[in-house]
Amino acid sequence: MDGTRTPAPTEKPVVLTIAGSDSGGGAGIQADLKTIEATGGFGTSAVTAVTAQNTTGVASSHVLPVEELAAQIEAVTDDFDVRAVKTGMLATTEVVETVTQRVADLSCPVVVDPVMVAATGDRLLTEAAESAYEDLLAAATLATPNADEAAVLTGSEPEDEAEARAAGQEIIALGADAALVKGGHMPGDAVTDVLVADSGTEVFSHPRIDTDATHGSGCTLSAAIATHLASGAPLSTAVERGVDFMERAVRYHHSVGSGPGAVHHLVDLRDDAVRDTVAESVQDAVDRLVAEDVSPAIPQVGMNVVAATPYAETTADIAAVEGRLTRAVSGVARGRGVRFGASSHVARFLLAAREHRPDLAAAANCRFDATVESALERLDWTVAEYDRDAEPESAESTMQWAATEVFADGADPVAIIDRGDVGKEPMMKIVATSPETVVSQLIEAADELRER
Ligand SMILES: Cc1ncc(COP(=O)(O)OP(=O)(O)O)c(N)n1
Ligand SMILES: Cc1nc(C(=O)O)sc1CCOP(=O)(O)O
Repeated sequence: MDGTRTPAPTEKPVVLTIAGSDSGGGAGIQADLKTIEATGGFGTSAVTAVTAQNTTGVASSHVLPVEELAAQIEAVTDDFDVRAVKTGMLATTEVVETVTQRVADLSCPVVVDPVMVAATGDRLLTEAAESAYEDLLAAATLATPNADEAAVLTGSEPEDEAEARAAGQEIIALGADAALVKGGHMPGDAVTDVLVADSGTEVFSHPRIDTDATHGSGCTLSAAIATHLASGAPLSTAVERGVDFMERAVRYHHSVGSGPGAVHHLVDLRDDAVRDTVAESVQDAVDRLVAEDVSPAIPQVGMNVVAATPYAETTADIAAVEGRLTRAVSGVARGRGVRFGASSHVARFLLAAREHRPDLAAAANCRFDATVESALERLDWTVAEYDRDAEPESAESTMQWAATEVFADGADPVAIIDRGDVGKEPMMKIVATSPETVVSQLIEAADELRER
């Protein structure tokens, strides 16, 4: 090898965003480009307006001459094989008309996010330009209005799912192929987005996330849908993936600025980027547990030690020991390697604990009996306990219910005791903010048990 190599060319579907610039980075062109890249596209842009904006509001806005906008669209469409377009802040009648003319010539999907007013209440579209949207809608593969925007387009504000369906039908009657009427501005514990198309209606529902940090969520959703359409996904799949992406971006928002924060467009990329490091941290933990011989702390069923990615949501995001650590004649047998998804019990316990203590990143299960209980007293650890008899029939899983029992009231235990049941070995679980801490505690417990 001479140290050089020929890089393999990568081909990503090109997506064009026609939108305004948000100096605050959470919405507009900035949100779109981050989202397009994060969802698998190559992002290009045509800037309609430059806003001086942050998390508290829009201080001023400068609309570019439409000739400059047209020149940007042409520069992109002349050179690139644009597979999808999305529109965002269009600011004035002239801009809406210019965009309408240009997208009418394109044969790719067009997602129209009819941006009118920012969440801070600042106008991003002149009132006079609202009626110009009718012609643009006629070129839209999908329009993505929120309830307020649907009210402007249809004349009445949808307040529930049935009214959202009716609003979607009206938007289709105006010429759009489909409408996704978003439920974020409608009341309720769940957010329900309604996709209306000629082929039928579909509902996408997810629990409302308790945060004001939704700045940029509309831009993010429409850019994600456009990118999935550019990749060839059918409309319903593109919407489903877009909604999932946006939900995670809101759930793990950035606390930036003095106003409500902004959505986290790169959450999945960041999570993926650290998977190897998380797996290695579990491997290091296994090496230490074997070297220090924690066999006195290993239960009959074996011990798992697990670590979560920063935005873990399922057991597939938790690295763990395949086959668990077990007791062997010579000490600790190290299982069959580290794999994401290799733990069920400890992983589910950690995931549920993180709903209350998001800083917890690692856990392990440990032997529990009278000897361990007296060792705990000497160790002076903060210990919690759950009682399996108190588990309601309606609980989905013991691990999830148990972690909620322990952590919901703000407790901060090192170890959690489960005294077991008929056919169920008593167990202790150790949780901490890192696998290193879990390992240190397991070693401490094993040493204490060995001394007796
Ligand atoms: C330049 C710019 N474009 C669009 C918006 C609106 O963003 P959106 O995600 O629709 O909603 P809010 O961020 O306003 O809640 C914007 N603010 N700036
Ligand atoms: C079988 C079992 N039950 C546990 C409990 O805490 O109730 S811990 C445990 C062993 C670890 O399981 P996994 O590899 O699925 O994480």
